[in-house]
Amino acid sequence: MSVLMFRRLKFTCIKGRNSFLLTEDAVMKCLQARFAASNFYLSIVITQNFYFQTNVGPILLCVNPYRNVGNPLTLNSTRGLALSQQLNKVVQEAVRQQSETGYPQAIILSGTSGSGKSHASMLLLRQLFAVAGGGPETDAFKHLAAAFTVLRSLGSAKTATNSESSRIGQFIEVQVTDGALYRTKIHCYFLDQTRVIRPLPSEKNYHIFYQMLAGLSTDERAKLNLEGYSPTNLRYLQHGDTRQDVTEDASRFQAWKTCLGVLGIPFLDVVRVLAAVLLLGNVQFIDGKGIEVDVKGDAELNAVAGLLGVSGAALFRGLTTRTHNARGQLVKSVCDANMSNMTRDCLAKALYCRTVATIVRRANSLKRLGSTLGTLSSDSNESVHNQLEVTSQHASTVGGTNAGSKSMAALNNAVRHATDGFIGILDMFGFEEPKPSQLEHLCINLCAETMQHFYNTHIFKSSIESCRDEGINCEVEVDYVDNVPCIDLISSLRTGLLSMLDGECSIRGTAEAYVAKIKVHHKHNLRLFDPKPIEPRIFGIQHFAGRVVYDATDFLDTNKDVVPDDLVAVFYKHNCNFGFATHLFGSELKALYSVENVPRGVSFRISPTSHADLLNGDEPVSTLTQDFHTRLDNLLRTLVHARPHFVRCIRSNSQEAPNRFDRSTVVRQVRSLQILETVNLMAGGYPHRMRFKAFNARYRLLAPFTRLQRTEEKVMDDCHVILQHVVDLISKEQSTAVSTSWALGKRHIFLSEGIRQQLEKLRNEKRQKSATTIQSVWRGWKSRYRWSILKREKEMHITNTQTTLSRVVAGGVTTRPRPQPIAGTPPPDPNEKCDSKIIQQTCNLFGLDLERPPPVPPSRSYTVAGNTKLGYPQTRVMKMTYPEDSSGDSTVLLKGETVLVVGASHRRGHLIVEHKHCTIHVPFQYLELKQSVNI
Ligand SMILES: Nc1ncnc2c1ncn2[C@@H]1O[C@H](COP(=O)(O)OP(=O)(O)OP(=O)(O)O)[C@@H](O)[C@H]1O
Repeated sequence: MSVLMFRRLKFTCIKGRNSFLLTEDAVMKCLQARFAASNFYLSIVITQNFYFQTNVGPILLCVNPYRNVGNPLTLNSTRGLALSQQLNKVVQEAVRQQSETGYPQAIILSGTSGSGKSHASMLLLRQLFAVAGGGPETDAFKHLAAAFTVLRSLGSAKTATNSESSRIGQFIEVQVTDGALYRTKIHCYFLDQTRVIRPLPSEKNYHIFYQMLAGLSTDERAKLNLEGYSPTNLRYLQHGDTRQDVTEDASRFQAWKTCLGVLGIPFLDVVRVLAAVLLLGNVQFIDGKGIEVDVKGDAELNAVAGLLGVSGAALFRGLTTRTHNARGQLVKSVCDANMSNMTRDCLAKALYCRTVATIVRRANSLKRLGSTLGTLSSDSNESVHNQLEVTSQHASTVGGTNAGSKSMAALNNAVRHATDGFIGILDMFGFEEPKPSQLEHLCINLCAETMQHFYNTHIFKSSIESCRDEGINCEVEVDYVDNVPCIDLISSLRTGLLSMLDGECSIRGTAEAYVAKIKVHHKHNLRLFDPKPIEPRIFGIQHFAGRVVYDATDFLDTNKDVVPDDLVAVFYKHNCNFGFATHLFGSELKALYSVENVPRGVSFRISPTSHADLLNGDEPVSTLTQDFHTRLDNLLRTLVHARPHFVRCIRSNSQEAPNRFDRSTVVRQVRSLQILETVNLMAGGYPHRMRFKAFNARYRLLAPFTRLQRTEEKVMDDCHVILQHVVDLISKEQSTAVSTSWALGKRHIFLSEGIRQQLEKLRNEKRQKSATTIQSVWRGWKSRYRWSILKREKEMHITNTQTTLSRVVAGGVTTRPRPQPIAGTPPPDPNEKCDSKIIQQTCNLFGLDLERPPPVPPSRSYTVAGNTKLGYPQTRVMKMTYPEDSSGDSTVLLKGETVLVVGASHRRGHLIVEHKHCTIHVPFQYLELKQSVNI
């Protein structure tokens, strides 16, 4: 019986007041209704009648309507698409939490292959750039978009369930500091190399490969010696593309070429390697009459050699001979056709994986945002966590002394802290069940299981366990399926399927022996089953999302993932004139040539993930599955330190048909994603918990100020007061059937999703209201203040006018106040020297003579009183005696004397007075107009 055979959950909830029967059917009806209404992004909100509005608290459901099938899914290709409000909300929330708490955030997309994870992740990333990264016109966005275009082209393939399935898992780490994007980094998980280079007849695979030769200019073709080849000749690419596909591919190819340029990666280098990979597919070794194997596709082999910058003979030798170390004696042997063909495939895989890894490293090493820190490392294959461990290991060996390593550790901690504030978007492999499944699919499904376990732990397990630990009695028991047994079966330390596979590889065993051993060892494990008819290399696993049958025929070779040193040595710089090819095997060549005797029967990993994969004796330290497992572990450690935001993706049908809601396909995913259980937990359990202090800090604004004690000791009482007040408020406003329950534990306060949503809603309302009040008070005050000034100015103006008028009427003259100097204008700097040349030029321009000062402007022939011009002569009265300190012989004008003003004096502020046949220059303020004005 399927573990996932579903039950109709009887759902009794909410403080015993109501009881509901929430069935899978209700969930399905809701999803279908919303799908029909084109609501593909759904956030489960628990509502009164329990027709949930698909908003599982902090969890978002996305249903893929397949309206965009075959989209290359790059940041640029999603540019024209409207962003859904719900996805936007996820990003806003992550950015908000990150900037408020500084805590890393992880948006985790999960769902089966084809459910739309990559599509949603591109939309999320675009939105993240819009919110915190300055939008799509920034350099950072353009670089990231270019990296995605290049990587998607190289790392997506048509599978049974998705015509553009991602074969590279991605964790996109966006460093955000103070709400602004700081730098981005892509961590890639590249697994399915076998699929990438295998011929897949009639599948639209690797359009880049297909178009590569067609897209080259005549010059480029000639340079690469490829004139004789057409894409249709290539065995790896024999598939039934339509004309439209080809046209579309051509434009994609051009975009790809441009993007390589944006990343600063030499296009021809990459094309040479990829063309070599393609042509290798047309090389076949067959057993001949002599000792050596024969080649079918001699010309292709030579073309590959030419592309890789090595001689045809050297490449042939590298592919068809092996060196063995027999107790210290080096022995050379000739491979048979089978082994030569395997080595050929190893070379194709190695070239392909290493090129992709180089591109990722290059994309990550760009200092996009003018960072002063630069990038921590360019190794794309390390997880965030591992990265820092690597740094610290390095630091401790370099530091030497204890103190030194301590200070380096402190530095590492500081760096770690500085890089802590990331927002990650995780788009890993979705569950797959191709027939038959290979080792890569076992890894992919282990990854899907691990993500499911992370979700289970975070949503169900931690909530249930913390309730138990703190003595909280929860009325709703959520019955979720724990997938730990399946993860244990695959990856437990000694007896897991992967460990046993490593064991089998180390003793150079066989697939049959391996399958027999696992069947014996896990005889009683219900997760491991024997598919009918029973075959010696076939076994089956009951995964959380379905049963998968695995064929172990290639398990051992795939797991070893090795390439012989005979082949690697071909690319040594003395034998190879193509630097990029030498660079691809750089660390291996360095290790190989550090000792004499090359080749000497050692092997290297085809797709190394770190430099630790170098030699240990004559074999690589790790295997493909060990590596994958370690990296998955590191990824989990990174995620555990982050605040997760879950986006659960569902495909609407399995034929990629637009707008078709296939109930059976959807229901299977609803079960495996445990959506019903999640809704139940959100509705009736306590899925959220907060420390008392944190709760108080966030929500105390909701309770009346005077009722709170605000002390450390009374923090629990305050929580109680706040919640009681909120519950009273809610019940007054509406009679709700939704659970608004909460409970006080020992260290935490436990909240149902209902009360959390209410608390958040009220908090938002309150803050909104407070903001409005603050704004209105401020605006009111400002207006009143301005009004009082305006009023005073108006009154002054009226008074001034009245005074002037009354003075004019009374025959007096008002003086205008002198204009005040403009505040803040600095006085001229006495030391400031003018450039004499500029002065001369300016004088010439205006026709001025520097030697002769300009004439004094003619004095005005009138004075102004009020608005009236008064011409000369004027009869004025002396206000004061002038000059006040007369020496006796000069003419003195006495106060009250009437005098005749004949004009303005050339002396500033003086008038010319004629009195008793004398002309006297009298300051303006000593004179007052007489009532009878001369005009
Ligand atoms: N919301 C959507 N609207 C329109 N089309 C979509 C949507 N989501 C996904 N698609 C389309 O559905 C197809 C599958 O989506 P996608 O490749 O994102 O799935 P996936 O879950 O990432 O699959 P895999 O795990 O195999 O990589 C793509 O062609 C994509 O363009």
